Amino acid sequence: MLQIGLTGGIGAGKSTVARRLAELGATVVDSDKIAREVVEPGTDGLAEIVAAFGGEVLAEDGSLNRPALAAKVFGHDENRARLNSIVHPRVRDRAVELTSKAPADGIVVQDIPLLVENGMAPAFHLVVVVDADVELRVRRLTTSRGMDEKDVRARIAAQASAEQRREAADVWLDNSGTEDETRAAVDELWHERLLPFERNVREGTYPERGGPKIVEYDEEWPRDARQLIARLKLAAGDKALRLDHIGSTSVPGLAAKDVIDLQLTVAGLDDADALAETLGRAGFPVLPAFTRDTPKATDPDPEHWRKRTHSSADPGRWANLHLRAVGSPGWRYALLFPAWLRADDAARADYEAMKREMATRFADIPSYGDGKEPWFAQADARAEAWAAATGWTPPL
Ligand SMILES: CC(C)(COP(=O)(O)OP(=O)(O)OC[C@H]1O[C@@H](n2cnc3c(N)ncnc32)[C@H](O)[C@@H]1O)[C@@H](O)C(=O)NCCC(=O)NCCS
Ligand SMILES: Nc1ncnc2c1ncn2[C@@H]1O[C@H](COP(=O)(O)OP(=O)(O)OP(=O)(O)O)[C@@H](O)[C@H]1O
Repeated sequence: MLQIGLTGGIGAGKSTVARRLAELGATVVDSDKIAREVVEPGTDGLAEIVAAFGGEVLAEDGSLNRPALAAKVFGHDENRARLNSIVHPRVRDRAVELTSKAPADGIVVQDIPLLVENGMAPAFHLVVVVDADVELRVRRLTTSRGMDEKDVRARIAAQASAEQRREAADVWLDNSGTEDETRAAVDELWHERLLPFERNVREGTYPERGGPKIVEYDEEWPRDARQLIARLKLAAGDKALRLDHIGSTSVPGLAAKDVIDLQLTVAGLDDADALAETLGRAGFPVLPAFTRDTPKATDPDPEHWRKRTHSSADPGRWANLHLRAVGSPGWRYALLFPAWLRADDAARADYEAMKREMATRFADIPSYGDGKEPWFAQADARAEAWAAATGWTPPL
């Protein structure tokens, strides 16, 4: 089952996107709808709200007077926090219940207005943010939905900023154009990314990656890495001693293959094996072919260079995950090498030139990797010399 989090500010177009995803076959779990159900007349949710805010938040028929409560909570942080603490746990419980009923090969889309505000992004395989400019949203809500402008702006002020949502977004859907344009973007997302992602997670497979292609350094790589690290930390729990962004994309300014490499530090490879299935379910199936790093002269025993490798099932974001035992030579080198490249401009330029050359010479990734080995043989000594001169030691 693939779990998608869908969010966006009020009026951004979440419902429009969710409706299309439902038409395409997703199971949509709507938090706004659940938030209404858990405060219906007769519920303990409504009783708690009345205990907290008084009988004036009830309508004559005993149901919740929503505008009256809205007037108390938007623009009043303490009241809103109190209301949230009553409603949100109930919404979460019910969402878990509904999600568990979805088919094993299903794609569940949880439409959660406050996903970013509540720090829920790491719980999903993918977070989709729908966005439109604030003024456009105000215009849409006051015209087509007849909302009061002050109410709309008070709600926007109570929600995350576009920057905060960007930090959590794997997919950014701009809904400032027509609804047809947004629907077309959703259709493409569904067919090109969500369907194959779900199938890969279920079958333990990963997408076709193509050959080695070097691209310019991308300022968004660190954020992509942060998102994946947060997700994997949540999935791996205590067995993950640490998670680091490693490899070329962790070196600012360095051109690289568009791959986020991550290292998950475990106490020993038994822990790595115990995590294999969990990581697969979280979107990183195991890659059985790559179980060892190439030993280096400093420690030629191949047994010391064992690792486990996983790769992302998401066709939209190539990422590899290396599980290595804390203190092992491969673990240390994976942290040392990018640290050295970050610190040494000449080494970075040298490495980049060599990579570009190998990428033109070799059409497949394994040959490209082998082609880089001779360069590494001389680079190891330089990296070690740098470590000795600067007193670098691996973190932990
Ligand atoms: C205050 C209430 C009664 C107002 O009801 P009303 O019918 O006017 O709004 P509705 O619930 O349909 O929400 C519309 C939109 O308002 C925004 N909004 C609602 N609650 C909140 C909140 N606590 N903080 C920030 N924005 C909110 C969201 O963008 C939401 O999509 C209601 O919003 C509520 O109970 N809110 C608390 C629960 C909540 O956080 N719901 C949203 C996600 S679960
Ligand atoms: N691309 C668009 N062009 C014009 N109007 C749009 C577009 N997308 C959405 N709308 C309209 O804007 C309003 C808000 O859209 P929608 O209900 O999808 O937003 P939402 O993010 O679900 O809002 P809420 O946070 O209140 O749940 C609706 O009246 C919708 O019909």
